[in-house]
Amino acid sequence: MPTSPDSPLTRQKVNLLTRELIQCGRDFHHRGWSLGTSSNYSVVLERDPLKLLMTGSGFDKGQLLPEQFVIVDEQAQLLSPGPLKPSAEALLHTELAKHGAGAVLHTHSVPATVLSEYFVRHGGLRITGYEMLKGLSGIQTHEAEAWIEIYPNTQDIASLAAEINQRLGDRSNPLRHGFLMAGHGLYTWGENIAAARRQVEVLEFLFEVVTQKRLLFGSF
Ligand SMILES: CSC[C@@H](O)[C@@H](O)C(=O)COP(=O)(O)O
Ligand SMILES: [Zn+2]
Repeated sequence: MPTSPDSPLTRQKVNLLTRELIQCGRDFHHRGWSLGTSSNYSVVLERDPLKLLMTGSGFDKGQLLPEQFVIVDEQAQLLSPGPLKPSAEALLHTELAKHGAGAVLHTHSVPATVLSEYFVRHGGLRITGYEMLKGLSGIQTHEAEAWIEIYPNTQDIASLAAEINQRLGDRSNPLRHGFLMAGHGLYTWGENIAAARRQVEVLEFLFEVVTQKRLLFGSF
């Protein structure tokens, strides 16, 4: 279990949050959303200064162990001792946490991969008319429209993090709900792990509905 020597964090808090993220990995693996080493998860441990508990890079998310987590600062620099590297996409987590997310979850489902590959040409995916939309934070009616932005999968995480920072700070039309990386997967977040899990479950449900609709009716 990683702990920072100068941190007032209690081992108990780290243990509890680690267990919750391990359970996310098991559940998401079971659902086919976090197969193999895909996905990464984080939760805010402290706000000031920012400290995140995060999955280390390259581990099987269906079988995470407590010693496969790291603690990073707001620049995604490692605070915990040991040889582990933070997730390759750690800067996306820190950017989202700086804008208020309490937990960030990234998944790699088949529908998210296929839809994001197709809809990246439109810059995003518009979803409306489904009751399940009300499961997303801040949505009260099925008639609401969720716009899930899609970014090319450039592998340049620092540039994407800067773009996400700009979109989250856009006062007139901020990024909401989550975003997709084309041919890659979903990033979403919530005030805590439970809230972020709900976002994953609702969005992954909606992605499946949209792909099934295409298969059955030949249209999105
Ligand atoms: C199948 S690995 C995919 C990775 O490149 C990445 O996208 C991912 O989700 C996991 O990377 P990680 O560095 O383990 O956090
Ligand atoms: Zn990924």
